Amino acid sequence: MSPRDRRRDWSRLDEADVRVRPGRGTRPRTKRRPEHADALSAMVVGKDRGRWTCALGGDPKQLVVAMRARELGRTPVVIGDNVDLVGDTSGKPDTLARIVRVAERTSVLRRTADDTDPFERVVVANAEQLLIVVALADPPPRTGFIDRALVAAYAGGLEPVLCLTKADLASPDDLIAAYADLTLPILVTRQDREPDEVRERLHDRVSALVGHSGVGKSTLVNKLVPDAERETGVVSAVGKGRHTSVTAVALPLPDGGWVIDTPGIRSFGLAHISPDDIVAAFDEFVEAAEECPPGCGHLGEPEDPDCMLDTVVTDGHATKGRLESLRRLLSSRAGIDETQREIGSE
Ligand SMILES: Nc1nc2c(ncn2[C@@H]2O[C@H](COP(=O)(O)OP(=O)(O)OP(=O)(O)O)[C@@H](O)[C@H]2O)c(=O)[nH]1
Ligand SMILES: [Zn+2]
Repeated sequence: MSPRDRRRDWSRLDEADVRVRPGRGTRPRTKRRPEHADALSAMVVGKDRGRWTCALGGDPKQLVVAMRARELGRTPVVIGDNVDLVGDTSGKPDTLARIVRVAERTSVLRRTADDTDPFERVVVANAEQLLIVVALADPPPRTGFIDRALVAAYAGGLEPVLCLTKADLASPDDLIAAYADLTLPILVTRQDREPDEVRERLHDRVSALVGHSGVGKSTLVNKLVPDAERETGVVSAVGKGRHTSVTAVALPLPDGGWVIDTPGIRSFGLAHISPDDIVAAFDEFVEAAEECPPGCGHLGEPEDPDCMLDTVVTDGHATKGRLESLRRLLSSRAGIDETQREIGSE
């Protein structure tokens, strides 16, 4: 079963899928505690000041508000997490359930540390796709942002999808050409057309959306989720100060699936990603990378002159463009310190 199938199949969420992380100084509890035998599975769709909104069985109509059970220790609970709930799961006003378990994640999207929080944190769990929303103009596209988002997606286990907005203002051809070798889906949208291709892509799946302020993300989300009422046309959240923490929220698509809007992500947590984590998303290079010298960054000359990835191209198993694209992503990770500074000063 693929992780995607397994996660969709709520009834199979048994002990083997559940990892209970040990809190500080406690031993991992691997046995299902009998008093929680009646726990219900739910997906976390919202988070606000110590309260988590959860959709029972992934059903957007069965919402329950929950708090963390003490036994959860410090295990973080984020949007997209699959949790087990006990207590009052009726979902009636003023009732509160308790989250007693968090299932092992099939994917993670991290944001970088910032002034308000010195740690990289997972902000979205279990999303199948990352929709990277970039405007073709106003604001102009920045490949640095796209590349870092791609690295975060590949390393976090999300399938990246590039969504180019405002096609009425500029042609998408250059960007499509620049990313052709990555063979990722590229969708082009404009405000005066229905985003049918995007709808099709997101149908029945859990997708996280990222994008800089002003790219038209809210405009898109409002079309996809008519009840979402995401605020549009706001120049930027920066005006409210960098200390406004805006958390992610999962919105149900009318025909099934969820979009997770992530206003809080300004840049991606790439600090703990290794070159091999990125190469792992490029099947045809994985074997050759195992032959590389220890600690190889896979960048080729001059940084990694003994890198074996070039042999995949000379043997005809990958195109030169494909390797160049992979290496551009690898170097975007390598330059992380500088790019963080660039983003932080925006
Ligand atoms: N020309 C053109 N303008 C668009 C398009 N999509 C959105 N806009 C405009 O771009 C501006 C920003 O759109 P939003 O949807 O608010 O952008 P956002 O990415 O959600 O930005 P924040 O709200 O700051 O997070 C608004 O004035 C929109 O009307 C498009 O396809 N073409
Ligand atoms: Zn190498």
